[in-house]
Amino acid sequence: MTGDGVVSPYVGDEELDAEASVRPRRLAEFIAQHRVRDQLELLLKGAMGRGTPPDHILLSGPPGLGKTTLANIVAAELGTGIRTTSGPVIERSGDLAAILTSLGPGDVLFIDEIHRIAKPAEELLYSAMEDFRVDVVVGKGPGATAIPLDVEPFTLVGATTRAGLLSGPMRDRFGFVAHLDFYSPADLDALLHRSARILGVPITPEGAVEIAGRSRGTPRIANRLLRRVRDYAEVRADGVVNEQTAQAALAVYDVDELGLDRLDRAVLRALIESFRGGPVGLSTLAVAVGEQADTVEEVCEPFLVRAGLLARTPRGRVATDAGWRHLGRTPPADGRGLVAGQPELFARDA
Ligand SMILES: Nc1ncnc2c1ncn2[C@@H]1O[C@H](COP(=O)(O)OP(=O)(O)OP(=O)(O)O)[C@@H](O)[C@H]1O
Repeated sequence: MTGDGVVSPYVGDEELDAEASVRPRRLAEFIAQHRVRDQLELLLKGAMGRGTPPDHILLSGPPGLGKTTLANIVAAELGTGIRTTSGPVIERSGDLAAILTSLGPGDVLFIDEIHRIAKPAEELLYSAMEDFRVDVVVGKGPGATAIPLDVEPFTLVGATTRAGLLSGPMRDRFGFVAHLDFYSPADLDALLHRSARILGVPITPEGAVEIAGRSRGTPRIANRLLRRVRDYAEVRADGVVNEQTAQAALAVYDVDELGLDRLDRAVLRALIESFRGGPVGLSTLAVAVGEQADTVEEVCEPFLVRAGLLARTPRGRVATDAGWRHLGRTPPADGRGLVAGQPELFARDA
């Protein structure tokens, strides 16, 4: 489930190059996430001072917040090579053994979506992470033999959007665990000015504020919206990203002032207009907007919940007071329009 809208946090193949051009290469260029940055700096400098690879690093957090960027930064700061792979790609433990035994001394191995690695490969990874050796099993049944192979000391950087799905033994083998949070509008504002500078796009402070507020706390979305506004500014205006061009461009893409797109608003509207604010079950809501239930659940809901417009309760989805107001409606006085953060208000009656 990926979602392909202009405010999707997932990356499309066709935009990888566009992303690469603005991707920070060093820790000093990485905007915000100050706590994680400080911790990483200490970890890397300490290890470099001792001349040993740093502890294995686990980065968790929603898509588009900078996990891949940080993994590459770790290698750049250490001055080592990096091998990149992802959990779903490693189907057999032999695949992983081949990668591990080809690493150079001190290299970084980046495994994206590490929670999706197959179990046998995960077990092989344990001994590689702990002892820098792997046992490769040759043959089957009683005649099978394990051949121990040495692995150069390396640093594993694992990234996951679902830290809760990692097994305990796996998590315990990471000496450094960092969680990336959504970015504040002020952080995204700084990020947009940096990206605009790199892309050579003139941007006004008001233009950056306008885009930052609609970027759902996510750098990937901020950079994508900047590219869309740049197109608009170049084609229909004087090439400057300002308040007017940002508003007009994002109206073309149906991204409203909170960053909701057409589907997000359709879900909220159905909830309020067809089901009087809920509670309503996910599948009923999905049918009402003509979408798959998992698209509604995985693409729309997380942001609607985070924005305080929708709440999940044991009895179904409900619109909050803020949700009603966002659509220009007055929340019902009987408590039907749930106040964000107080689900118990709604639990009593529907
Ligand atoms: N702190 C940051 N400062 C500047 N740019 C950033 C920052 N974090 C992310 N970006 C930009 O956002 C884009 C997405 O980041 P990245 O690919 O690292 O996200 P991710 O968390 O690995 O997402 P996914 O798991 O979906 O790949 C990158 O192209 C990068 O330019």
